[in-house]
Amino acid sequence: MATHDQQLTAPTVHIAGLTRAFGERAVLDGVDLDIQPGQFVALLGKSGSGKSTLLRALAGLDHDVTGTGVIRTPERVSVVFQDSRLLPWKRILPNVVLGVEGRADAKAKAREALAEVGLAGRERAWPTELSGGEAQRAALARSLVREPELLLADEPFGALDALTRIKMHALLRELCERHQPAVLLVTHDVDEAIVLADRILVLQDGRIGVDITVDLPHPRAYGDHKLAGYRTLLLDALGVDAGAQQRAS
Ligand SMILES: Nc1ncnc2c1ncn2[C@@H]1O[C@H](COP(=O)(O)OP(=O)(O)OP(=O)(O)O)[C@@H](O)[C@H]1O
Repeated sequence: MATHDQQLTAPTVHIAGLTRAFGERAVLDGVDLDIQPGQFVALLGKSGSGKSTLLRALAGLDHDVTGTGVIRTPERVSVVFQDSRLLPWKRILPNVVLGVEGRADAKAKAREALAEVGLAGRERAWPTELSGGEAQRAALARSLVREPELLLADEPFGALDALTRIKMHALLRELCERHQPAVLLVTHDVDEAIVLADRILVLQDGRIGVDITVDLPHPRAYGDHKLAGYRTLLLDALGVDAGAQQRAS
């Protein structure tokens, strides 16, 4: 039987020997990964390396793929995508209520969540009346209102302009520090990963090829020179020539 200590430190996510293939094409080829409670993990990898495939496996949304391996996830998991996936026929409040449907205090919780993401007063708006950034705020409210133990985010800021993205980074960090879910953030943006995550993984040849801890206090500023070493390491792992990038910018 597990001791109390072992139960306290049980990982939120446990993946062992995970494989996934589309037809003949192997995408994940033996992924092993534990994510601890409250840990903020970013997942990088070249385009097509299998980041979304891994996230969908954790979300249980991978019906069109074959594979083997062990996946253990907690009971309460929320997922956010690049588009908000708000239901266009519902106003914002009922969209957020969907995250806690059936609870007696669902409406009150949804109002609270909207206030937390800066959308107090917009409860009766239709999704089409929101900007891209506001819609993603509503999506975050819908996913966090149920107090997930695990938040899976697939390029949630990929469609936003640079300034809105930076504001959303600060909001996501603040929300995660308050609610403490474990997070797996799929991103192609190295700086986003370094600014937000406690730990960064790079998917290479179907496995976790790089697994580093980002040992810097929050909040982290994009221009901070302490980020440079991490950036060089990660760009190198992604096969990008950091020097050429700097010369071009
Ligand atoms: N439904 C599918 N049917 C067939 N092949 C698929 C399917 N979904 C993904 N793939 C293939 O699996 C590989 C991994 O895709 P995935 O979307 O996981 O990569 P990714 O790392 O998230 O890429 P990107 O950064 O471009 O979003 C790609 O070659 C892709 O074409």
